[in-house]
Amino acid sequence: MISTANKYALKLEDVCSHVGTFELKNISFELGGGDVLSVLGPSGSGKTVLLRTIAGLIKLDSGKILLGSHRIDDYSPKDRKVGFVFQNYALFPHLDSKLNLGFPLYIRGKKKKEVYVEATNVAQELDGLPNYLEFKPSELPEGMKQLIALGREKLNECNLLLLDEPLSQLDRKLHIEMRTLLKKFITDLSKTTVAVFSDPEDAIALSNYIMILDNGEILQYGETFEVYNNPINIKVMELLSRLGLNIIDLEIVGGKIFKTFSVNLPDGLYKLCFRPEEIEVSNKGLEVISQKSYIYDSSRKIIECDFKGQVLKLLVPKSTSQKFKFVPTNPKFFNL
Ligand SMILES: Nc1ncnc2c1ncn2[C@@H]1O[C@H](COP(=O)(O)OP(=O)(O)OP(=O)(O)O)[C@@H](O)[C@H]1O
Repeated sequence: MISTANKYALKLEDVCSHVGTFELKNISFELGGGDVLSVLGPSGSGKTVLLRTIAGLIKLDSGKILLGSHRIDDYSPKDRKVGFVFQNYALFPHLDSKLNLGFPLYIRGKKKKEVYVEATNVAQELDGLPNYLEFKPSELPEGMKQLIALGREKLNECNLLLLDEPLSQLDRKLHIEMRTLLKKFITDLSKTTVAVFSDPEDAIALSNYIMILDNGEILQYGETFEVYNNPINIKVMELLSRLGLNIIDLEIVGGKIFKTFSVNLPDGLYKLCFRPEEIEVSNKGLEVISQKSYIYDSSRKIIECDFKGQVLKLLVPKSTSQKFKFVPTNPKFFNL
C-alpha cells in the first residue's frame, strides 16, 4: 500500500509548456506528501503558467508530472483531482456562499439540502464564515470570499492544492489574519500544496520549499530557509527581501573592506548586499547619519541614510540616535 505521504507526493521532471510565445522551460522538482512549495518571481515570470500546467489547463510540450505513483500529465484536469484557488476566487456571482462553498458536491449530483448541510459544517471550521452563508459574492468582504474559495477545496477532496496569490487582494490587517488562517488551513488539509505569492514574507511564512522563477526558468529551488539565507544572486535576494535590498559597491583589498573589516574572500570588486532588517546597531560597525525616518512598528523605525554616496535603508530600534554605527548580520558578497 502507498503511504499517505507518498500518495500525495508531486514530482515534475523536465516539464516544458508554452502559452503564446511564452515558454516554461525544464521545470523539475520533487515534493513529499504535505510539503508546501511557494513560487516567487517577477511579474510575467510564469508563476501562473506553472500552476495551470500542473492543473492540466495548459498542455505539456515535454516532460512528466507524477502524483504519487501516477503519471498525471495525460489525465484531464478533472481527473487530476487538483484543487485550484484562483487569484480572483472564481466564485459564481449568482450563488450564495453555501452553494459556492459546496459547489464540488453540487456538481457531483448531491441534493441542494445535503450540500447546504456539508457546506455549513465546513463553514464552522472557517472563522467568521457562518455569518455570511446566505450572502452572494458581491455582498461579501474580501476575506470571506477567500475563505469560501479555500473551504470549497476542502469539499473537493483534491489530491493536490494549487493557490494563485491567495493573499493578494487583502488590505494589510486582513492580510496578516488571513495568512494565519491559510497556514492552519493548509496544515489541516495536509495535502501537497503549490502556492504563488507576490510577498516574500507570505512565501517564507507558509512554505517549507521555495522556487524562484524568472522568464520561465528556475533561478533557485530548495528548502525555504536555505534559499532565504543563501540566495545565489542579487535578483533572488531582491525577490526575497520584503523591505528592499541594500547594495554597496566595494573593493576587497588585502582581505579587507573599507581598509578596516577583514573578510575571507579573494580581492576584487564586489556588491555587498544586505536586507534592512538584517543589521545590528554596534559601535564597531559602519558609521551613518540618518536623513529620513519612518515609523515601522511600535518599537522600530526605518531610516534612510547616505553611505559613501549610496542611499541605505535600515530597520533600527526607535531610540537609535541620528548618528550611529551598524553591522550587517547576514551580509552577502556577490562577485562582479
Ligand atoms: N493565455 C495566454 N496567451 C498568451 N500569453 C500568455 C497567456 N497567459 C499568460 N501569457 C504570458 O505568459 C507570461 C507568463 O504569465 P504568468 O501569468 O504565468 O506570469 P506571472 O508570473 O504569474 O505574473 P503575475 O505575477 O503578473 O501574475 C506573460 O508574459 C504572459 O503575458
